[in-house]
Amino acid sequence: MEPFVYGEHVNVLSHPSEVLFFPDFFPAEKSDAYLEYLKNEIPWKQEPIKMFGKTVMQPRLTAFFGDPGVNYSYSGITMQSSPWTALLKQIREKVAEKCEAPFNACLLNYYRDGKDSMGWHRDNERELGRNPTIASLSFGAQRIFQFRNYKEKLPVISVELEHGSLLLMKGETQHLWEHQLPKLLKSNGPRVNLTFRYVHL
Ligand SMILES: O=C(O)CCC(=O)C(=O)O
Ligand SMILES: [Fe+2]
Repeated sequence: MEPFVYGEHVNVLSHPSEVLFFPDFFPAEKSDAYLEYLKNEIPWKQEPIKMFGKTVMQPRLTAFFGDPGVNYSYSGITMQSSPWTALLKQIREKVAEKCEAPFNACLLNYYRDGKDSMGWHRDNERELGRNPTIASLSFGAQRIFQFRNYKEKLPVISVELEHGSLLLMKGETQHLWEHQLPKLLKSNGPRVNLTFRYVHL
């Protein structure tokens, strides 16, 4: 399945799943400034998660921001939201406008180098609702992001997430496909990812 290019975006998965990729969502200069801010100003933490009954440290750093009272539970941990910073609020506005969807939370991931990763999963927690719209921004080192059919485990579809890009997942994507950010053999620089979500309270 070849991704289909539609002017400013690439159609990565089609109906009933819907994944759109906007490679140049933010201009390079803005993305550089955002990356510096995010690396230095976010209180990054390495959190433990439960995997197959065992507690292990996540192979990346995380943070969670959101509207008052919004919490997010996944893989056996609950993240309490910190209040939006001015810059995160500004980014949220821009993303919400493009996606024509509201977001009340943002999970941030910091991949220190190519050895940090996120394994196959779906963002299908009950509090995200049935067909969640999830908007994912990338800043810093380019990384491969992959989808595979949840039941068949095939085909695997890869997208290169570049500095300043936006990946939008909606429709039935989280039912039919899982996604991951694999480790790289060659070490590269740090990458920050912001995933905007709507958490139902
Ligand atoms: O870093 C990425 O691009 C993936 C993040 C992700 O899938 C998630 O936070 O659920
Ligand atoms: Fe995810």
